[in-house]
Amino acid sequence: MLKLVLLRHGQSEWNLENRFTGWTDVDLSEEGVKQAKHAGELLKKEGYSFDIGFTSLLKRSIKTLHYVLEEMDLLWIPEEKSWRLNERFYGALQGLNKEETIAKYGAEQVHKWRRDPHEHPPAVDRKDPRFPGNDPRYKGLTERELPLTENLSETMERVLPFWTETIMQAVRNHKKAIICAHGNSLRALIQYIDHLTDEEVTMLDIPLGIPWVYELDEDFNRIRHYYLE
Ligand SMILES: O=C(O)[C@H](O)COP(=O)(O)O
Repeated sequence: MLKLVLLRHGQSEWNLENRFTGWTDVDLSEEGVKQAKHAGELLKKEGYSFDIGFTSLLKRSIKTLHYVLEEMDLLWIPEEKSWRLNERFYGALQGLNKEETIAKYGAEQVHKWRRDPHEHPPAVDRKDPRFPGNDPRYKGLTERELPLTENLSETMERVLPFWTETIMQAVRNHKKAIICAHGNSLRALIQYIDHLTDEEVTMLDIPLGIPWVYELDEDFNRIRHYYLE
């Protein structure tokens, strides 16, 4: 049996302010730091250990992983960061307050932007400071990979190569892995692993900072999954 721990980062400053975040690199809130440390304590208490950590290029996930590993005295293990695990790029919604956006565009439209796997949020243009093309951390990305907006199925498309080529390989080689990422990059991954329909993934919400254990067979089919709380 293969085992994998998925973890959405702890509460960020913009989760706290209820703002669309996407690729904006906001820090953890005080509560987020507590959640991350607690996740680490829990994993340690339950006897977990890791050989490798995977995370995004965004500090709320990187720091969550580090707080977890620090609690477990595992800060020394290798970690691999990839833009492919970043949060969904929320386009021109990034920075807006979610309640105010509902007041302006209506709950139905905002729900579609947030949860319909095929709906694109309004795009940014290349001159917008939110466009990631001028950020040095994304300098290796092709023009096509640099998003102006992204729906969940596009998020899945860019998460999957990292899953199949990197994470699955590590797990197959019996590396105990933790993936610390984001609400929507993890939803995309779960839709793929669990063969969820679009309707099912619409209902899936992943809580902040709570380790989610996946037990898989050798062909990466889910045997069972559960949260550690
Ligand atoms: O990017 C964001 O705003 C959040 O991390 C995820 O938001 P959502 O639950 O609205 O998709």
